[in-house]
Amino acid sequence: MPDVRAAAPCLEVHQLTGFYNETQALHGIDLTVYPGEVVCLLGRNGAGKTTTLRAIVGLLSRRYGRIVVNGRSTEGLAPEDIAHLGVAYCPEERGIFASLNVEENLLLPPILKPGGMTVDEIYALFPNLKLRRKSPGTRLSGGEQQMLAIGRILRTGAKLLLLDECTEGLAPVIIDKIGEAIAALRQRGFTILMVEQNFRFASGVGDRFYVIEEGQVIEQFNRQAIDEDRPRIEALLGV
Ligand SMILES: Nc1ncnc2c1ncn2[C@@H]1O[C@H](COP(=O)(O)OP(=O)(O)OP(=O)(O)O)[C@@H](O)[C@H]1O
Repeated sequence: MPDVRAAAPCLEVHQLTGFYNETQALHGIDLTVYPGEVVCLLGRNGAGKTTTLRAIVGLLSRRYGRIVVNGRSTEGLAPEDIAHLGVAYCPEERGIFASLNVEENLLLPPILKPGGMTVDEIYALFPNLKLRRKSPGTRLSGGEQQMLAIGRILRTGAKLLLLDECTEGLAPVIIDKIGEAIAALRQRGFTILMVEQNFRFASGVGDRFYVIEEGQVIEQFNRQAIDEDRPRIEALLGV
């Protein structure tokens, strides 16, 4: 594996705190992501993983601390301005428009930077989507919806992808396909920061891992550590 850390980070998060009204959900998150990595946020329900992704893309209005995307601070920026820095978010709820077909959903997000994938390249990555390209969003299986939700952000030109629980509720055979797509995207030079509850899946696709608990990073390790220390890590995650 090339030493990705020789490059400048594409995402730096320093002492990120975040609130929903008066409730504090994030208590000082620190993390760094380098170009070309797949980094996973692990941790129990309610730990603050989704909130961290939402803060990075500007969807959490009460956020404090420092977030730097591709060398630019996101302080005070609106979500659309942060998107222009080259980051895209695929939410857990997927957000597929039921009244639009697959191709219309794919074409919906605006192209924000050059270098995004073409629709044909997205179909090559997810052949199921090509077969279903005229099907309305309502007719898609959960797996097809997830592929569409990921495929849709690949056109935008963003190279840093934030994926939230992209295997949730999917059959093992579909999870394998998502894993293959993530490996292919990494190969193409995308960087991925993903929230994942399925540790078995995460440990197969991730390069580095952060464990979040009560809005803080309590542990970080790389894939090699999983091979060497799996019992301790599984105990830590309660899996
Ligand atoms: N819209 C909201 N309003 C108020 N509190 C929220 C909201 N969304 C999340 N929270 C709270 O913020 C904390 C962090 O939630 P978050 O969704 O980030 O956790 P998570 O680690 O992603 O867990 P999960 O896997 O359950 O999504 C939790 O205590 C949660 O109850």
